[in-house]
Amino acid sequence: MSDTKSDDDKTLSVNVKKTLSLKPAGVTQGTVRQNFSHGRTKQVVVETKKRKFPLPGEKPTPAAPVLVPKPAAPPVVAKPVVVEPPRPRPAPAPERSGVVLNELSRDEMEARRRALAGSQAREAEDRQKAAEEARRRADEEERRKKEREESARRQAEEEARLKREAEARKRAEEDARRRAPAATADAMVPDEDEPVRPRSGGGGAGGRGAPAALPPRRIATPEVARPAKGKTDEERRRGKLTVTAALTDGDGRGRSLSAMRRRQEKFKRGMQNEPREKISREVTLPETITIQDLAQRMSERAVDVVKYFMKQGQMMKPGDLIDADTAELVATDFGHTVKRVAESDIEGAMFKVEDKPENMEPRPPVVTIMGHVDHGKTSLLDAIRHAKVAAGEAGGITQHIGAYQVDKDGHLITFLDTPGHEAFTAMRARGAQATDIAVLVVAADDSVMPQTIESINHAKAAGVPIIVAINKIDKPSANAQKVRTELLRHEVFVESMGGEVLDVEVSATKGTGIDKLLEAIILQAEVLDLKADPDRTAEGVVIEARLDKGRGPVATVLVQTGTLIPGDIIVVGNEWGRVRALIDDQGDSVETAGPSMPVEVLGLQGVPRAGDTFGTTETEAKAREISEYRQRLAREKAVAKHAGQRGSLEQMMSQLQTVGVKEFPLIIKGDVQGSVEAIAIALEKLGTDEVRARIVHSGAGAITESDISLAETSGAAIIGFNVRANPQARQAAEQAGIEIRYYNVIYNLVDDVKQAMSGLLSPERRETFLGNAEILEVFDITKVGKIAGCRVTEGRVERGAGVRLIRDNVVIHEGTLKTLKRFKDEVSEVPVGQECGMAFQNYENIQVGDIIECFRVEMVTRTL
Ligand SMILES: Nc1nc2c(ncn2[C@@H]2O[C@H](COP(=O)(O)OP(=O)(O)OP(=O)(O)O)[C@@H](O)[C@H]2O)c(=O)[nH]1
Repeated sequence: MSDTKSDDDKTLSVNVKKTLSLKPAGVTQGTVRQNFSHGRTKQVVVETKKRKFPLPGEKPTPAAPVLVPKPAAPPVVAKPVVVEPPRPRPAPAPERSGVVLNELSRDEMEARRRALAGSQAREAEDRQKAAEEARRRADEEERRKKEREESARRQAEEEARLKREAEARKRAEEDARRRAPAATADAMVPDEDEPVRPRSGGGGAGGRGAPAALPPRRIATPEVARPAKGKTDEERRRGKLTVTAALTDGDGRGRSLSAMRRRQEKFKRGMQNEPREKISREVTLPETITIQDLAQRMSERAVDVVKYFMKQGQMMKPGDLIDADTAELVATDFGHTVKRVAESDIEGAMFKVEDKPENMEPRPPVVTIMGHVDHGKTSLLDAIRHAKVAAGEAGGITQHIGAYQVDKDGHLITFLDTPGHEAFTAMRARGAQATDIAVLVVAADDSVMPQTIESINHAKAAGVPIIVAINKIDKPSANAQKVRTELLRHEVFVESMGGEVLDVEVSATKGTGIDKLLEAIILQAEVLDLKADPDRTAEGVVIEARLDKGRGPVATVLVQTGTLIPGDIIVVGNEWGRVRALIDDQGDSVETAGPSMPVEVLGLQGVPRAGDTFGTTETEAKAREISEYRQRLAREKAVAKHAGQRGSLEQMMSQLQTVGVKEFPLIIKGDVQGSVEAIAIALEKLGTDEVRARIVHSGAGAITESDISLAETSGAAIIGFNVRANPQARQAAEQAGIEIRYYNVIYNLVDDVKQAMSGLLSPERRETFLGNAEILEVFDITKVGKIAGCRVTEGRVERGAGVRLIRDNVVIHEGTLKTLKRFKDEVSEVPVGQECGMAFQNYENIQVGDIIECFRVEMVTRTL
């Protein structure tokens, strides 16, 4: 659109295109060319009247047609000023066409006023935009300048770094040349060494040798140089878009800048870290530690520790366990000091509580009843307690240790009922350790038996005095004297034989002699002068432990010193717990358990093992710490033991020897820890050089899904002793096709396993001698080969049997017969004294005078 305006505002002008009119003062006239589509244009006359705007109180002049105040608009904002004016022009009524009147209609005036206001607002807006644009450009310019400077600085830095790196490398090479023979170990791990090498030589490079650690290819990173290089300011101003610009402009610019900053910071960090002084630390070392853990404690890289071992000629992995001595060597060589911790350090003063002499009080004796199977231990205890314990037991065997207290004329006696089966040897030994007096039950009709001797040895080893109870004295075949004499042979000298060992003749079933036995126990206890301090924290031993469905882990403990009360925090073996309740042997809840008292303890976090000792701690945190430490120790010991087995050649040899051994993997779950241990021992005894039971896992409690999955992976059979599988485990076992066998009598269990294991034994090769034949003549027959003409000198020879060729009493061949003929006929057997023709399968080196031994081989299935 074009815009033409007359120069003179006040003159009367005539124009062909314009109308003739008198122009009032203050009115300017001009023409405006309107463009239409298809190139058509039209000129319109535009009049502008300067108008006086009324002040707020003034009455506005109606006849003031104003169109444009003709502002000195900046060149860039030419567009909106004239858009509006043509609009009112075409609008006037036809009778006014071409004439501009002084008096404009109200509508026209209104329209013009609006147009004016609009254009003013736009003008202001445009001015603001222009100012903003100018500011933005200035900022842009400033930023680019900074970028250029930064880029130049970085380039300088890079060059300097390159130079330093070259120097460092040169130095390192010189070093390497100098130390060439010692560099073998480094050469084994070249990748790891790469960044390390400049570190050693970088200290002298003006103190800023750090970036040398970067590989050279990273130096000329294009993203740094790009923004400054490819674009001039001129291009930018023109908005020319190049690929480089597109990559780096806009958001990309911001990213590259921050990336640059990050890199810079990284470099700075590197500079600070590289020449850092090595810090010597005090490394706390437990009995065993993994390489990873050791590296962490030394603040070294695990790979460096592995390298250290490599240099020593040992291939190790970060996860490998090493013992404290090795760890100490490593730590010292790495320049650290070492602090060894022992279990006692962690456990602190838990078991160091001393008994106070002034508090010592007499305590009941703890008695263990020992003896051979079926000599009447349970019956005797039953008689003592007047309770029928033996009758209720499955299979009539005592399955686990029970503990009871009896009162004899105001004297308490604690009995540990140790089972008599040979499988319980270990438990019995443990029982003896917690025991003050051992009652050795010997059946008068059976006298001294193997387990009687074993019991004597255990009691002697534990330094426990023995009282002999000669049982079943009611039986007609009873011979008490024989028992006494036989005991002499095992160095048990009873009183009547001139010794000091008390002996009492009893009958458990008839109840005779029981009182005398109890009196003997009290007498013995007096001699022993048993005392304990009840006014201190409790310590004791676990007699048995199990997982009770309703009550959780339950441990029967024997308090040996101090007094245990509910609320005590105890550590039991690897487990800990706060005593929730104490239950005595009658099943009653008790408030205290003093010395020599057996109680069931509820509130433990896990099931301890029979024989574990317990002690009291002040806080739960301490108890937890000790328990966690013990558990970790147990785990590490197990792993270290395993790792050790791999290590030495000797062990490897023995492993090789055992490769031929067939194993019968088993998972055993029992109602109480004691039974499980007993079963494990019984099964271990079944093992031979060829086949043995391997107990993959054992424990007290129900058979669970985890047992099934373990059985699946290890191929083990599952045995439940007085426990059942939970429904989930049953389902899992069905799906996996794993058989679970349940037992409540140990004998049956052991028998079954024995049979199953027998199946694994390779059948025995049994050879039967049949007879001998002597070669009298050798015939060489074409197409057939050599035939031996023999006479059977002993027994008989059979076709299909095994044969050995013996020359001068030396077996020179063993094989089978090809033919056995008598007068051209194939026969199955030739008896002694007769002659026959024999030929060997694939063997012809036969001579006159050789002996042919004939034998039969049978494969016999073996049993354990
Ligand atoms: N006649 C007679 N029989 C007895 C006497 N004491 C025990 N018996 C019997 O001997 C058998 C074994 O008795 P237990 O008390 O179960 O023997 P145990 O030594 O506890 O046996 P295990 O628990 O298997 O070690 C039972 O049949 C008893 O009835 C006794 O004094 N006289």
